[in-house]
Amino acid sequence: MIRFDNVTKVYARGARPALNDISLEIEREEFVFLVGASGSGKSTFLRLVLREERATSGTMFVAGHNLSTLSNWKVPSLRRQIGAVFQDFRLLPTKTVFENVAFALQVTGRPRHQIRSTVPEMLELVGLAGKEKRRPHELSGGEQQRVAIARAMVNRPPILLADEPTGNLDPTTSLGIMRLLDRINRSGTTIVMATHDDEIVDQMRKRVIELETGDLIRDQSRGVYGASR
Ligand SMILES: Nc1ncnc2c1ncn2[C@@H]1O[C@H](COP(=O)(O)OP(=O)(O)OP(=O)(O)O)[C@@H](O)[C@H]1O
Repeated sequence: MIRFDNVTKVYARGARPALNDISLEIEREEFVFLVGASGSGKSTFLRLVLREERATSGTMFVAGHNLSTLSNWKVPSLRRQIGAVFQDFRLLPTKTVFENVAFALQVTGRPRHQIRSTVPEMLELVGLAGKEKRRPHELSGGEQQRVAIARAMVNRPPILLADEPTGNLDPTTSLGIMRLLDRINRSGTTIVMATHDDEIVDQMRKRVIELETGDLIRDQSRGVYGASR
C-alpha cells in the first residue's frame, strides 16, 4: 500500500536530510506507529506520502501511484485515496459538524442525496449521532477529533494518516480515539500514525517504526514505544 525505496528528503541545500535513505513497505490493512523525537522526520514522512513534499531522491509508491513520476494533475486522485487527521483537528469553525463532514463529499462532487445519507452514517460510526448541528467550539477536544476522523473517512479512503491525533487530548479521551482508529483499521483501512504517546503505543502493540534524525533505526512488529537498545 505504501512503499519507500531509498527515499531521502533534504529541505534546503546543504542541510541534514529530514529523511535519510528510507526503505520500507507497509501492507494493506496494517496499523503502523511512527515514533521518534521531535524533528526526527515523522511529519516529513507523512507529507511525502500525501505528496505535500517531494522526495529529493528514491522512489515511493502509495496506493498504486508511483509518486516520483506522478504528474501534478493526478495529485488530487492520490489524495482521494488518503484520509488525514492532525493534532489540531483543522475543522472549519463556522460550519456545523454535519457541514464539516459533508464538505469532504461536496469537493469530490457527490450528489446531494448521497451526502444526506452518508454523513449521518459516518457520524454514527464515530459516535457523534445527535451532534450534527453543533459547531466545533461547542464540542470537546475528543469530539472534535471524531469529527475530523469522520471527515477523513467519509470518502472511504484505503489509507488513513494521523499526525499526533491524541496530542491535545487527555489519556481517557485518547483511549476512545484509539479504539475508534483500531475499529477503522479492522474494517480494512491501512493506518499510519505519528505519535509521542508512549502509553498508547505500549498498549496497542502494533508495528512500530522509529526514526532518529531522519534515519530508520527500528522496525518492530507488535512493538513498544521505546525499545531497550
Ligand atoms: N519546511 C521545512 N523546511 C526546512 N526544514 C524543515 C521543514 N520541515 C521540517 N524541516 C526539518 O526537517 C526535520 C524533520 O522535521 P519533521 O517535522 O519531519 O519532524 P517530526 O519528527 O515530525 O517532529 P515533531 O515530532 O516535532 O512534529 C527537522 O530537522 C526540521 O527542522
